[in-house]
Amino acid sequence: MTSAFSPPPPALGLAGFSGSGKTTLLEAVIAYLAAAGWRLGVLKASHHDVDPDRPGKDSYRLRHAGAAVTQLAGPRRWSLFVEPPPEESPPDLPAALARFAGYELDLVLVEGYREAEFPRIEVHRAERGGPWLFPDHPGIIAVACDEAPPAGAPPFLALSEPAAVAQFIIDHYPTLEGPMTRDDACFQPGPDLLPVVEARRRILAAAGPVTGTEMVDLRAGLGRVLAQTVAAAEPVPGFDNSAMDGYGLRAADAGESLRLVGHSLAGSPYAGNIGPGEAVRIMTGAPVPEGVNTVVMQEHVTADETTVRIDKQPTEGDNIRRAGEDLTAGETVLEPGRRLRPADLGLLASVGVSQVRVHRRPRVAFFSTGDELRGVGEPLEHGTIRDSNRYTLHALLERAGVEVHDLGVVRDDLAATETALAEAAAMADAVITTGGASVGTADHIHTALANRGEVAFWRIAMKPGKPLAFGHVGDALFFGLPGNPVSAMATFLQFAAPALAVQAGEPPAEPRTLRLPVAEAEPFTKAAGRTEFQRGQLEPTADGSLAVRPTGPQGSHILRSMSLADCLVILPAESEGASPGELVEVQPLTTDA
Ligand SMILES: Nc1nc2c(c(=O)[nH]1)N[C@H]1C(S)=C(S)[C@@H](COP(=O)(O)OP(=O)(O)OC[C@H]3O[C@@H](n4cnc5c(N)ncnc54)[C@H](O)[C@@H]3O)O[C@H]1N2
Ligand code: MOO
Repeated sequence: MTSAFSPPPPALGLAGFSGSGKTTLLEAVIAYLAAAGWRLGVLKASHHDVDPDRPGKDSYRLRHAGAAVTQLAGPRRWSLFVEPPPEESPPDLPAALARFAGYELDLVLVEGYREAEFPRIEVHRAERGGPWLFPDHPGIIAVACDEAPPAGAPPFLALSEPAAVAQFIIDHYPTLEGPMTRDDACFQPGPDLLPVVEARRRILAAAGPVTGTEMVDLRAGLGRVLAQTVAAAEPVPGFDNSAMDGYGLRAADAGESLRLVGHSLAGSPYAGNIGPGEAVRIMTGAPVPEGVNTVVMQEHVTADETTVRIDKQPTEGDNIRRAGEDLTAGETVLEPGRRLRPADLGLLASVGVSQVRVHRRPRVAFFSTGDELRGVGEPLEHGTIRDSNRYTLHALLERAGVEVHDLGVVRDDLAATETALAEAAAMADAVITTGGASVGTADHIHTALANRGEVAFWRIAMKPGKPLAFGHVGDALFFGLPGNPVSAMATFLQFAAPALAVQAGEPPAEPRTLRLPVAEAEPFTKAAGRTEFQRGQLEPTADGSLAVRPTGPQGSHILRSMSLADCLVILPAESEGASPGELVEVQPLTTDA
């Protein structure tokens, strides 16, 4: 896959004084470019004696014992620590870039190397001050700043709009291709069918976080997106403590009969020092007294009121949970952009944080369109149907953690549609409709959108969910989802949900997928053409792993098979189905913790 002989990728730098927000900008830009499918490298120059490894880790010990090159090889990630001879001078930019050769990167983003001549974006923050760099640095191709740059500056980008900076980079390297072209290389969808990844790239590039944050109590934090960095004020655990109910002693004394000198309980520590030949009764979570270097669980001990005999030789450090083993004081616990989960709330509590600053929830207004729609309690005349989308969308939005505004059903009427759109856009950060996204629909949906916003009608190379309208109505993002119930859900999950996550403050991301085999005797059938999102069900296999099978008929009007599904199975455009045992891409539908 990689070849050391391929040339190093192009480099683009960020130049600016410390405190100008380079890293924050870079972080967001990387997320946008990665979501657009770019494979990126990052080069960060440091004048410090960098060591990302931590004392106590095996790799750290082995390197410090004298290894010149240490590879840490994990299943998902690997790293190489190289200790050049002390006399070797630090690499210049070309030498540092050469190390990226062979990783098939599209671009390396560089922080540092101020003296080198290469294309850079200047980052300037008014509050930070300092001179503008572009007059003296010919390589600067744009300035990202929060004040108007002086005359003669290269193109101006808003510092607060990383999506625009990412788009500038994309436009600046027209010959680089994202994965859209790579993944779908064998499938040319035609001039008017947009691949799913490209549609999502455009949507994510248009979405940005909503403004406004609030402090919430921990209990109200579930599903909210953190707007601050939380660092541990204190180490966790705060003291060395026992992992077992048993006896604390010195490991070297284990052969003798030991004198029991006291108790250390959780919440009621033993105050004294344990000397040679002594032992202390200790419970799980209790502080380890001075002098104790091992804890033996009580099952391996013969004891009475006064003496203790150890049945099996212990090792120093056994059953002792060290102070700071979970978190050291000052360590970052959670970063901005994190959607809080149950374990996060416990983690925050463990470091004594009772309130956190989170992003305001995005407000999302939605309505269904169509004269044929009736509410669940209404009588059905011939030709009318129940408005099921109203319920699936409401639930999807609740799951997405947004503030939901249900505007009901809007009849096929131009004035009503325009009024509903204007009302929705005035109250919301995003507006979602279902129905009227396709070609044969009543014209006034198109007319209303054209009158009230900037909306493009796309045809996506996916099934279900071919027609999709996307754009802006006022300041709100607009998603016009197809009316068919499963198509509405599928397009919500592929396009609206990732954009709402960005509005909520999360970094842009592709939906998570995994690869699983197709279950015995349960093939997926499909014709070559569009990428299909088929409804699947996970099932345990004989060997204890998981396989996936279809849930039944796949028509875009058949909600029952969606209700049975716990995942979507993504079959690529060119695929003609998948046989039992074949690995397929699976997008899980629910997460519990
Ligand atoms: N000539 C063509 N016809 C259609 C095409 C096409 O490319 N050329 N695309 C088909 C595809 S694919 C889809 S998906 C649908 C999308 O249609 P619209 O988004 O315009 O939606 P409607 O026509 O209003 O409704 C479609 C279908 O869904 C039912 N529906 C609508 N709203 C709801 C709701 N709230 N709850 C439950 N069901 C709803 C509606 O009754 C229709 O049966 O277009 C195809 N046609
Ligand atoms: O793509 Mo439509 O969404 O097949 O039903």
